[in-house]
Amino acid sequence: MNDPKIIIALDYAEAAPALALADRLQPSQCRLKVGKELFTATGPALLEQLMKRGFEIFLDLKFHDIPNTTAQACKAAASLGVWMVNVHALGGRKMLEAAREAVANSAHQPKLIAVTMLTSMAQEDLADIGIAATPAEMVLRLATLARDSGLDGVVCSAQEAAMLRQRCGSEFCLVTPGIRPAQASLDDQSRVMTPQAALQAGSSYLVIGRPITKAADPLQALLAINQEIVGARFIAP
Ligand SMILES: O=c1ccn([C@@H]2O[C@H](COP(=O)(O)O)[C@@H](O)[C@H]2O)c(=O)[nH]1
Repeated sequence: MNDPKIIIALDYAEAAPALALADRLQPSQCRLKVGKELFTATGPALLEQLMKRGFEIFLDLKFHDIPNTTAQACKAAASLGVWMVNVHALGGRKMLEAAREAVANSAHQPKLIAVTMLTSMAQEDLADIGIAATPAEMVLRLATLARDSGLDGVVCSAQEAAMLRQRCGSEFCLVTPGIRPAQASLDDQSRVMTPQAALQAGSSYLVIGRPITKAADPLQALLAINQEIVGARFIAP
């Protein structure tokens, strides 16, 4: 089965532009990510419309709450029929295990992954919140916790992918936002990598938003990135 590597972040304020873009795309070219902005504006109805077009959906709501609340939210998300859902690893072991159990007990079982450290954050942002670890140490600690709690993988930056591929194994799913083609604007991202380098570092899936959605021709931008990554494979360091 075709396993497209790019997940386009549909960060729009309403359904119309998201559906207009989806109508120009094929499910064989990419998966789609619906996050807080679009889901809050449109709700599950939009997910249905995207899935009806054949797309697999990453519902990126990054749940982070007490274990019972997070588990119930994951159960509700799983019932929507999406491909992937996520929580914040900072919620801790009990929360991660509760989320894992909720998804495992659902009729439809999406992949469940945990956000480690947001790709917009750098070393100084950790210092601001009283964390002395480096980004790599922080990400490794949270990814190990997520793996030990039975999750399918993590959200991390591609800069940590090679380390996590070695430490967490070949089956652990590494979903990496902060992807920027060479010369593209970084916007608010800090820990970035190019599409090809990210796959070579061990990323499983590349989350890409503005470099595609804000391009003059989003379809051409997607096709160019898909062309760039043809044949790109993990190269062990
Ligand atoms: O650590 C994270 C977790 C999630 N994201 C999300 O990915 C996209 C990235 O969009 P770009 O426009 O390519 O920057 C966005 O929806 C974020 O919410 C992330 O960037 N980093």
